[in-house]
Amino acid sequence: MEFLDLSVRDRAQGTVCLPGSKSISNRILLLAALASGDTLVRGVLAADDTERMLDALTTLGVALSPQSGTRDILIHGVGGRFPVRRADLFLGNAGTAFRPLTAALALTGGDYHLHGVPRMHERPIGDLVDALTALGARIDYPGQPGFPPLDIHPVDIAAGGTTRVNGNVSSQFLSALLMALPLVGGGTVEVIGELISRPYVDLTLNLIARFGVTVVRDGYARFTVPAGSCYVSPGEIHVEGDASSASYFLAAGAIGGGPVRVEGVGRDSIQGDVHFAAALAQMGAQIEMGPDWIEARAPAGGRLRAVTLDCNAIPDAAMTLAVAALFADGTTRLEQIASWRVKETDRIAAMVTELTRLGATVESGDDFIAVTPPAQLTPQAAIDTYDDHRMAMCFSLASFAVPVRINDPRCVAKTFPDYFDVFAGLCA
Ligand SMILES: O=C(O)C1=C[C@@H](OP(=O)(O)O)[C@@H](O)[C@H](O)C1
Ligand SMILES: C=C(OP(=O)(O)O)C(=O)O
Repeated sequence: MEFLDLSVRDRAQGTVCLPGSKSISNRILLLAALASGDTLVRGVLAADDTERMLDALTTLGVALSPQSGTRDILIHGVGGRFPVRRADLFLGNAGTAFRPLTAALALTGGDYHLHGVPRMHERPIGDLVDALTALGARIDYPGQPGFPPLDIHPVDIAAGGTTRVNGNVSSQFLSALLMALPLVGGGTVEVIGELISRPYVDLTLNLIARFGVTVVRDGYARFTVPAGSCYVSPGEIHVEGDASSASYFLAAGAIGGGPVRVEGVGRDSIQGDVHFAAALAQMGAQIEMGPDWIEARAPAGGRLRAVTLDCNAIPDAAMTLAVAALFADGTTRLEQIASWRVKETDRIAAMVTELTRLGATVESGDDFIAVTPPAQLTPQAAIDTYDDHRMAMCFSLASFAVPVRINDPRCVAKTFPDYFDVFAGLCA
């Protein structure tokens, strides 16, 4: 297996220009493709998850013109329906491609086969399929019921339908329904139970609005896309830097002295993971923020302190806190993270195994993890990454204490292909 050895670093300082947000890129690419008119999307993330979305849109007949020498793409919107009515789409392990495309294709008619990597076929999608079926969609499971792959069949959906969706497995199901409803002229979604990962639904609503659709809502319980809604290009739209990717560098600043500045997200960000900075501040880090930048330094007293935090709203950046906990005095307890179990890997199990390998004492349950650092981290540990980009990225932080080996480092390609180069540049 390929691996990357990181030697010990005693300092982190510098500025990082963040890659584009995965969540914003894939939403905008889909909305721009479905809108009427052309959209110039600026600063699109170049990574596996966005490649899967771009490949799928191309296969579905959307014309895309990458602007040479930039990360900008001109998208020629199809005005509500994909021209290609029969297709086989490989969507890798990109939840932000798989879930929204399932909803858009199931409601607009056509024969489509959607599949991904083996792990994608273990990630649940039954709640979304049930919600779409209630609206009149016809979707089969050629493999395991409730999981990809999916076969979508053509149907005619009446406008104005109402459906219900579970909120406690993934917010992406609700986001997918909200993005697809304007394609059938509107409708209503009711959320069953507590909705997790809420800032991602806010992100969806914000971006839908940029394409001309205003959703009427009752908190996080009921959402109505008004009759007659349809997507219209805003002309040009910019993708913010990725707030989840920012977390590794901010943590590096908090652990390795700093200052480390990330550019591309800040006070004006529409991403929930920007609140990772507040969590780091609770651990004692010194944080400064501008409209589109954040800077982190170590605590005035040197060491971070342990915290107990509800991480429901920042599920991705919370992984960074689990590793930052190795540098905090006391036991850090991260709660409300049950969704970790159905992401790129079972992230609770993976965290327990790998933090333990570094000498930490780790306790876990269905929806929490508690990390107590050892007096000295175990040097030369080889960290398994489980084909999970975030495992690879957050364990790079252990190198602020000991040399560490990251197995299969290329898994970062999902959202941040040159992560380790940027990390090395920062710490040099
Ligand atoms: O909608 C989105 O862009 C995302 C929602 C979150 O997933 P869940 O809603 O499954 O927690 C997050 O973990 C994922 O990386 C991106
Ligand atoms: C959970 C993640 O990805 P996905 O969009 O595939 O759900 C993630 O990036 O941490």
